[in-house]
Amino acid sequence: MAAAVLLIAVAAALFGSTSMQRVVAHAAVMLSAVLALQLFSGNSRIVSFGHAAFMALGAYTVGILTLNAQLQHNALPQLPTLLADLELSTWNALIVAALVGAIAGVISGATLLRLSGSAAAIATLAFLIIVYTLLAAAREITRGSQPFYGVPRDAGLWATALFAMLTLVITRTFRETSWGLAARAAADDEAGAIAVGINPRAAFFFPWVLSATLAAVAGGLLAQVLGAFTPHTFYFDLAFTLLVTLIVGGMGSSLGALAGLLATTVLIEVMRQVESAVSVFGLTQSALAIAMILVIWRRPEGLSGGLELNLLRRLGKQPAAPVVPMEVKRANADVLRVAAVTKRYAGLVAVSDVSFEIAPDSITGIIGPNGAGKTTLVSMLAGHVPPTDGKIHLGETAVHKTAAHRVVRAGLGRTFQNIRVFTRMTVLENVLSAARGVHSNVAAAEEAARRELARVGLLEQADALAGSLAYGMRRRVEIARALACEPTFLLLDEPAAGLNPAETRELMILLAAVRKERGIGIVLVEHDLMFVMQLCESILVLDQGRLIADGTPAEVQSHPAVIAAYLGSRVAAKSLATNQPSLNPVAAGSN
Ligand SMILES: Nc1ncnc2c1ncn2[C@@H]1O[C@H](COP(=O)(O)OP(=O)(O)OP(=O)(O)O)[C@@H](O)[C@H]1O
Repeated sequence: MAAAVLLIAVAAALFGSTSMQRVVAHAAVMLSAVLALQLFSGNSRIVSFGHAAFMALGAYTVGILTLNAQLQHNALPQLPTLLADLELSTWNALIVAALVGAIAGVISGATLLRLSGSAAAIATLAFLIIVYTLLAAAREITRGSQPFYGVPRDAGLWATALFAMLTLVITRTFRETSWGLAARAAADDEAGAIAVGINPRAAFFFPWVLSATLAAVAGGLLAQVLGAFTPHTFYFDLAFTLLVTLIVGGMGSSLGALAGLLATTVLIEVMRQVESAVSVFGLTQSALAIAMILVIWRRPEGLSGGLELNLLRRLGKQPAAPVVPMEVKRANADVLRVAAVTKRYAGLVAVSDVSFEIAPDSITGIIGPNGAGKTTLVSMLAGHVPPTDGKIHLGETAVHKTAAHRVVRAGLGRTFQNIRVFTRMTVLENVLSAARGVHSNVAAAEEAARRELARVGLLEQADALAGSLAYGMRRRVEIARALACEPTFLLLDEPAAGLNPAETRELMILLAAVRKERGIGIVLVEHDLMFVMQLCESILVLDQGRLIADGTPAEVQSHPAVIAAYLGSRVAAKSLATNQPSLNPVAAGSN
């Protein structure tokens, strides 16, 4: 695609008229602006109306800084002395525009990105309105609603085409950097992202600032292509056109920006002809709106269908070297200590005064009837739910006081009762999003991710979208992702739920092997008592939030309080009574 942009620019330079060259330069600027928008919205899945505002800031910055001194005295007689008579070169003015965009991105991002989803999208609209109002009000600097004219048209075809190519390379590369992976993971599943150590708000901040910077430069170039503009040039119509272009082309890929630009340019031109022929105005924006609705309805991934450019080495597309599962021996002395932990929800006590210790390199089961507080307890161990009272320590780390996304770095990896893989990312990217938090070296992170996939038997599926996998495989992706965090303890919430007996058996062997190879402690919540009794060395039993038993499978099975708690479920009580700890694959040394 970069070559296509270059080819069009060369053809226009060699054979095109001046007006044709301006059309191509304008298209190149629009492509840069849509790509800048794609960098943020495509990765964060937050629709932004604010990028037109960054373009406006860039346009006025370049306009003011490059204006001829004489013209400036006439058009802007009240310009503050700080800005008067500056007359910078185009390149220097564009650098200042980039800085202005970055600063505006930092300031707006610090507030806007405290919100998420549609609330954040609405906040970007408010940002656009604020910037428009300020530009229209600052008459001394911008000429208010009057046209800002006389901007030298120095940045022509080459500058705009080069910037479009640069933006394309940045946008395409970004999605595979650790920032890109973090933003896409947080957009896909916030809790899943936190579980691999990603702070969702921070994950969106960098793409916002980077895309604001690029959009401001695109605005500066547009100022030079147009020569004259008003705040209205960068208002709703532009924000709407940028969004429609991206949505029609496909938000998830850089190719979508080009496909969208081609489609909307053709549509706009056709509708303009129709408008002037029938003398009915407003048809263009209506046609764009209808095109957007049709795409959202019939083809949510846009015209590009989510396909990405093969501009650079694609993750997972390289010939996969055979990965030998690495035997990693860990000697970790961190003990997981839970002291008098309670969780209350508005009058309901989900977990009540629970205390226990779990040794590293052990497999512990947490069982109990429905609503006993098992998931709440695991969520507190993982730092996702703060306890109302009590303390949780992993070694020296006070888990109860640590932000959830930092708990994983302390050594507590987790999976969820309702699987939380990143469905729009590939299987490899899912695991890589965790591995990049551990390995700063890209190659080492990818090797670690592939090793974990080999460990759970999913290397063949590395390039498949996680959302396309069967249920049992998704569970294994989640386990590989948690393992890639290199935890001291792996917390698994109902890992066998929804699996068939063969898959359950495989999972049991996998967990036993992981513990044996790496010395990772495993804590699992499970309703399948056969699974728990066979796999675990010690078992905690919860009932109505209280810890009613703590011991070996044999001890727990014969504990009167446990039998009483399970009497409500005849099947569970029978299962509890008949399971044989001797079937334990750990004890048998199976792997
Ligand atoms: N976020 C929440 N807000 C309010 N109540 C909650 C919340 N999470 C859990 N609870 C309540 O806390 C109690 C314990 O729930 P929890 O999910 O921890 O039990 P569980 O043992 O994991 O149940 P199950 O085996 O059915 O998954 C339940 O009564 C539940 O309704």
